[in-house]
Amino acid sequence: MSKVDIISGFLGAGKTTLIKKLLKDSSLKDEQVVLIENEFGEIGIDGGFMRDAGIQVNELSQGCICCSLVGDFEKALKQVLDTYHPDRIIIEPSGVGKLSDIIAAVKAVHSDDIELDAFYTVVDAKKCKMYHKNFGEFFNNQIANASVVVLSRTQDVDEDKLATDLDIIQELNDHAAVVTTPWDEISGDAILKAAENKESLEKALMQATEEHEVESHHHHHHHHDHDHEHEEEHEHHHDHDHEHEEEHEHHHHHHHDHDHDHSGAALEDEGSKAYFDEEDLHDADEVFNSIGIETAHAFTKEELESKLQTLENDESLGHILRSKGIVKGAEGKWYEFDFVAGDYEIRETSPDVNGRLCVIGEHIDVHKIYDLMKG
Ligand SMILES: Nc1nc2c(ncn2[C@@H]2O[C@H](COP(=O)(O)OP(=O)(O)OP(=O)(O)O)[C@@H](O)[C@H]2O)c(=O)[nH]1
Repeated sequence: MSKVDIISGFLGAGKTTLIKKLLKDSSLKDEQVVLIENEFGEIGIDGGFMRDAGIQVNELSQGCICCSLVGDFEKALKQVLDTYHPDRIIIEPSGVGKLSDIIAAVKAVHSDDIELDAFYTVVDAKKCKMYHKNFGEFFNNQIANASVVVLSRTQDVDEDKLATDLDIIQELNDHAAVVTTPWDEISGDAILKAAENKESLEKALMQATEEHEVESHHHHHHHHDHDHEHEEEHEHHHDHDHEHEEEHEHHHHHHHDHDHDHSGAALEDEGSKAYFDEEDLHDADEVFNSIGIETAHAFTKEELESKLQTLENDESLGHILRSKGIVKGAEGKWYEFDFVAGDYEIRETSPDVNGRLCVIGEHIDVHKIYDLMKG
């Protein structure tokens, strides 16, 4: 019997960081764990990091496990069960997957070999209010269907902001346990314990089933109306006003039915290559799109920093929500970087087989982003 946990959360919320913490710093370190990962970007970035930690990683890309990849997902889950008989399977959906649909996809596998254990949703304490306003249903669905909500970066917010976050969470979900302690201050076991509440799991299961049924009826049209306001949340780099006020009604939906071959369009230059989904770009109603870039360029740290600042400040590139990658640095170094809606971090790392990165956002200009990021 394998336990199955789902660890969801919006783009850059801290899903991978939480999984790493649990694998290192809780009883999970003594279990055989397999990770099934579904990244929204075209190029898998996290898989490599996780494999370094000795974990079996099964990456599903080029689609979304809550719709076009449902069949692949079922196959992947069965294959993982047959091949490894692991103690635990952790599913990390893409940041824009709907948790209720992922839960339904796991339930649809109908295997006696699995036991649903917990549905985590990681919520960035700094961005909770802004994402709740801007991305309505994508964000809310993850919270509403969780059996446990784990707030990340709570060390970076004051009490008032934390209280506002808790109000938002509790209004969407009154049964989930909520973890608010900064992760450096608690053990992974304390987080597992908070997730152990079977009653909240049952309520979450019921909720997800209801939502999924309603959703299926509407055939995956994820519309939501809201005014699109961006709070200024970042402490550094700039003070340009990033407010997107929109007079007209804003209809969004994540293009969730991509059954086509996702290899999409490609751009190519000497030493670099880009992948993106051409169809996404033609759909004006699209919310999120992404580009994956492979590049052999050696970046200096300053150069990388300046490019990440441009990603944030140059509005003609679109609204960038997430970027991450691993690239060659000057002088034989390698850098790994993370960009989450304006906050970025660059770390030195060990060499990899190639330099690659992805950029995800709303209505992004992939050609301009390619020119900027390829080096
Ligand atoms: N200080 C701090 N940093 C965090 C915390 N959670 C996440 N981060 C940082 O935020 C960045 C993104 O974290 P990830 O764990 O990669 O987020 P993710 O949800 O897996 O991202 P995607 O899968 O790309 O959507 C990384 O730089 C992390 O180090 C936290 O609680 N505290």
